[in-house]
Amino acid sequence: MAILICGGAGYIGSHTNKLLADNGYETIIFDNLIYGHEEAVKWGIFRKGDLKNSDEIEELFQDYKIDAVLHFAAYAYVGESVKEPEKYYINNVSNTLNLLKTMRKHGCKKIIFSSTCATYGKPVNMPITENMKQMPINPYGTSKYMIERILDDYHRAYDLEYVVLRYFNAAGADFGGEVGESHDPETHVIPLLLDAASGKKDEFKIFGTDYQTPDGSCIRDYIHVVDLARAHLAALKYLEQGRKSDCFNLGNEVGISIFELIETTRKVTGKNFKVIYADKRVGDPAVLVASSAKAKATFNWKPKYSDIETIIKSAWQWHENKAY
Ligand SMILES: NC(=O)c1ccc[n+]([C@@H]2O[C@H](COP(=O)([O-])OP(=O)(O)OC[C@H]3O[C@@H](n4cnc5c(N)ncnc54)[C@H](O)[C@@H]3O)[C@@H](O)[C@H]2O)c1
Ligand SMILES: O=c1ccn([C@@H]2O[C@H](COP(=O)(O)OP(=O)(O)O[C@H]3O[C@H](CO)[C@@H](O)[C@H](O)[C@H]3O)[C@@H](O)[C@H]2O)c(=O)[nH]1
Repeated sequence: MAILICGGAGYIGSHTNKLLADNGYETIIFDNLIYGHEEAVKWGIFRKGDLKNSDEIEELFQDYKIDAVLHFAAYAYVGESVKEPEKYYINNVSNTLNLLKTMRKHGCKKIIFSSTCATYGKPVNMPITENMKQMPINPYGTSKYMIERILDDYHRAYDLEYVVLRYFNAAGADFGGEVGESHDPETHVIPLLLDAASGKKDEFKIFGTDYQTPDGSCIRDYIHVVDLARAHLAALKYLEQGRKSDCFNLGNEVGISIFELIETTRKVTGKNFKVIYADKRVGDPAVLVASSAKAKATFNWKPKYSDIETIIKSAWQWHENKAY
């Protein structure tokens, strides 16, 4: 029995692949490498392919007995999704349907889906709990919300069992330095801060300094990628035990502002760098902080690497020695 990891050559998928392999799972990584890296597939079997091609998914299910699917493959740039919604609905929704259709055909009934706090939109109350209304404010968030709905319909009609994991901001890197974050283009705040600290970039731009927050910058909940991987392992065991299909937030339950990130980055790296006050980025809510109480109670999981200094330190180690 094997676990299929769609998008397993990407950032969060590669860390999860490592943990699953360490725990004795046979993994098959399916990725078109549009944003992933073949060098990141250090465990399991790699099959290059695209979810847009149903025949490639079909071959995969014919070649291997797949017990469960971890589905990370998607486009995930919020700003781009506003400009090119079609691209997002095709890849994130339509191509996911190709996967679900083939799973159904082959009787594969377990899936863990990478969703996001972006499905909540701009919630008024913090921390965000799973029962709050989901009102995404950009096509990326909507595409993920649509798959959440589709999974629930498949569950009711076809007995598909799912765990939806709504991540907050993934950050950090493998402590062994084997995998890490490497996106092109890079839009995520911590790698961009590290680019400024290392001199790869001349400056770091803060998107918005007049938010309704104590220091005026955006507040986010940064969760270590290894803690996300640990939650996937727990969710897989949960599905293997035949437990109820459900949705879970994954965050640290702590809000960190951009100014706090800048200060911690300077401390961890020992480097000073230029900071520019730039305009707000369209579609950025002021504050997003998780309640992960449900995941903690259900999975017997809690973040191990919650300290922001530890998170940035691991990202910095990767940044300075990265292999891809
Ligand atoms: N990074 C975050 O902070 C964050 C937060 C919330 C949710 N998510 C979600 O988690 C998932 C993983 O995020 P990530 O940061 O690791 O992204 P990533 O881009 O590093 O990984 C996604 C992988 O999917 C692959 N892929 C995309 N479309 C594909 C297709 N049609 N066929 C085959 N492979 C395809 C890419 O090549 C890439 O390797 C995404 O679904 C994202 O929406 C990420
Ligand atoms: O150069 C930069 C880049 C970002 N930010 C700010 O940093 C915060 C985090 O931004 P970023 O790292 O781009 O993450 P998000 O836009 O929050 O998106 C990530 O986190 C979401 C969950 O919050 C996921 O859904 C997305 O897939 C993932 O890319 C935001 O307030 C940005 O305004 C800056 O100030 N300057």
